[in-house]
Amino acid sequence: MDVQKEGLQVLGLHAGYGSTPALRGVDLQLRRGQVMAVVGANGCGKSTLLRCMAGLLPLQRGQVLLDGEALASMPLASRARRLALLPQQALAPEGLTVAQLVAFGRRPHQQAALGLWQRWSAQDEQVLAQSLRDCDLLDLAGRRLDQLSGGQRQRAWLAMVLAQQTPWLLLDEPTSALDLGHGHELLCLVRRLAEAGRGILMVLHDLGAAARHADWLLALQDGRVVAAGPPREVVTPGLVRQLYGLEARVLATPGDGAPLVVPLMTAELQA
Ligand SMILES: Nc1ncnc2c1ncn2[C@@H]1O[C@H](COP(=O)(O)OP(=O)(O)OP(=O)(O)O)[C@@H](O)[C@H]1O
Repeated sequence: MDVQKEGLQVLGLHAGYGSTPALRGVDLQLRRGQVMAVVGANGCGKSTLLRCMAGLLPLQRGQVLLDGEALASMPLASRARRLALLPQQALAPEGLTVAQLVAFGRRPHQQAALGLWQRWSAQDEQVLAQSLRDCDLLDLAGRRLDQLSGGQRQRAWLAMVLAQQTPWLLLDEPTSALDLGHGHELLCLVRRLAEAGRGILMVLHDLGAAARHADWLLALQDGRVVAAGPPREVVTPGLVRQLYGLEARVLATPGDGAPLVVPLMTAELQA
């Protein structure tokens, strides 16, 4: 494989909604084993980027390539075996249980090459159980989604994405509804998945968590990439000011030295 073409690539991407431009020339390259975090203010284009990369929103210009092959030209089932998206908000049919939702993640694997559906296999059962376990859902497997808390529901959708067993994962704010413990567990799971060879791109609002758990940070502003690189090089008070209009200190996290963003309080600003 040509190293220039390896991985999931976005080249000169422009996209938007009608006459509203949302992305204006975005480039990135995600490699196997890498965790990339996309950060930026509300409305800067993060979800739009993920939607384009998952093939859910047409590109106005540019390309999304998987190992050099245009994603748009891949058959849907083949794409679904290679790339999975956890959307920011997802709706499930009423009455669906957690286990039923997670089982949907096996659908792309059950479709055989000739378009015939294979039976639910022992491997499907094993992946289902592992995905439920990874998301701490074994006790909730039989519960209806519409009777869960927001965080439990978010973990169920994540388990469905994991059950897809794709080499590439796009996670849109996967920790937004999770408590501190489950959020941390999830980010550690993401790291383990990357170590096993997956490539993961996730949107995070918590710049400190992004800096600690990602190898590469991509900062968007008004649909453009304004910074990209290892978190220790990219996260500065200047970037925080540029992205969020906020004055902050950037400290080193005790132990691993990852950048820790501490916004200044009003009294500190006035001092
Ligand atoms: N369905 C839509 N129709 C029209 N405009 C949209 C639509 N979805 C998003 N937009 C606009 O596109 C721009 C980018 O939105 P996007 O959802 O990608 O932002 P985001 O960075 O993910 O924001 P957030 O942090 O709030 O989730 C915003 O200006 C938004 O208002």
